[in-house]
Amino acid sequence: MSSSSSSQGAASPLAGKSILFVGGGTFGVSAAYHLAERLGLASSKTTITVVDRFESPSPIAASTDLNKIVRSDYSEPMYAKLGVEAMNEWKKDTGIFAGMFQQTGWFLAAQNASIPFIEASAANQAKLGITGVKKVTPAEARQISPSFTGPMDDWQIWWNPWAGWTTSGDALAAMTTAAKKLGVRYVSGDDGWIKKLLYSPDGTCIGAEAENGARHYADVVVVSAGATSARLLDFEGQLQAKGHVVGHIQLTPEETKKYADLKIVDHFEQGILFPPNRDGIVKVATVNFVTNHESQKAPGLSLPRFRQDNPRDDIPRKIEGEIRSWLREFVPDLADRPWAETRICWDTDTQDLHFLIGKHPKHKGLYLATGGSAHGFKFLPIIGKYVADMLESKLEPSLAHTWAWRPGRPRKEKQGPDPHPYPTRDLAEFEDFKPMRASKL
Ligand SMILES: Cc1cc2nc3c(=O)[nH]c(=O)nc-3n(C[C@H](O)[C@H](O)[C@H](O)COP(=O)(O)OP(=O)(O)OC[C@H]3O[C@@H](n4cnc5c(N)ncnc54)[C@H](O)[C@@H]3O)c2cc1C
Repeated sequence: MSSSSSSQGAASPLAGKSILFVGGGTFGVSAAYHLAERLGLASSKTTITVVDRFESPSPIAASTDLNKIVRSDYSEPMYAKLGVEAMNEWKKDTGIFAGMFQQTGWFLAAQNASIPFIEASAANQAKLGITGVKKVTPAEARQISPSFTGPMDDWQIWWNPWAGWTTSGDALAAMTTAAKKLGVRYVSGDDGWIKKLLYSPDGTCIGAEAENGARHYADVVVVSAGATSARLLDFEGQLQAKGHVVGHIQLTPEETKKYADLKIVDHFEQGILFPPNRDGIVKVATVNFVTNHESQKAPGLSLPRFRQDNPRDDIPRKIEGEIRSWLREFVPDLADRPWAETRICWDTDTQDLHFLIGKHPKHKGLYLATGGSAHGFKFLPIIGKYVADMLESKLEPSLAHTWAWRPGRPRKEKQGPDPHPYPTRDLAEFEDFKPMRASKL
């Protein structure tokens, strides 16, 4: 697996074209940056514009967060290899992401259905020559992270010292700044908040129109609007927005020192916990995702529901209770702490959890770079090279096939087990998530 990184200049089929990314999250910004670097905008007379509802890092982006896990543990060799490629970028001492990666190591845990995914992932790490990944008992986990004082009954635990986390919102903003320096235009606010794509009478996509009527015409239009992508285009059931309930706990300076030994804990059936960041904030998220079908845009379609549009929204108390009861299993002293902030963070899943990076089968000029499927962020430094390859029609055939437009293609046996096998619940089940309690935006 490889991407082309050489500068194509005038040789590229994109030379002299106008390229528009609708959405400046992981996929849009990474692609804009790598394309600009590859083509050399001034010399190739190419223009690249990113339009986004918000300035980067957008508060509605899945990418915008305190932190995200960066790892290469995957049951599928393809993502494991891409994970290694991305980690090599995150770990560099110089460049856009210097200093953002914290190699704390992470615990992978499960009690039931996710164990096969973790076992297959650990086996792939060994094949890639990554050493130190091992299964540990709760007592051994406590030696690595003495802050674990809960029982962790029935937990099956693996330890990977190679993985870590990165300051994801900062990283997205830094890559956006780097893209702008290469000549990429970034349009945000009302002019960048896209309500529809524009087509010529023959069905060719020719641009996008903002909520305020501003029009952005382009030869190449890439939908990279994350969870919102399916508002702009009929994806024929390929994308479903899924919400991850997130809470932040603010520690005191003394507690920050006390919990400094915490590692990332990713319990594939319950939740994720991050060590305190430099401001003493511990992030916790559930992995039992929610959907939002109430939009009725299309039967069965889940679209995101952002607090920016529904300022009184809260998080469902039932899910909050589940998070707290999970914390009680390993860090009980944190289980009843008030939230400093809460959020439902929206990403969009494909059925097979592969990304959707390809051209639209019917509309000429229209391309897709979306479908992060709850694991896209770690690839921020590199995924744009693959999007650029796709746009230049030179993406490696196996990747092109895997990431292509593919309505109805389910997750296949050979992909290995689903990391998060439990069914989603719809927000409509949780009457109490609106109106809001006193949680900060
Ligand atoms: C809580 C949570 C935790 C996660 N943890 C991890 C992790 O630890 N590791 C990992 O690798 N991945 C993780 N992911 C997944 C990862 O964040 C996503 O897969 C990835 O960021 C998706 O990138 P994107 O570019 O598709 O979407 P986004 O990052 O959501 O970006 C979409 C962009 O489109 C813009 N936009 C939306 N609508 C419009 C519109 N109408 N007009 C203009 N602009 C618009 C938004 O403002 C935003 O900037 C997590 C996701 C969530 C929600």
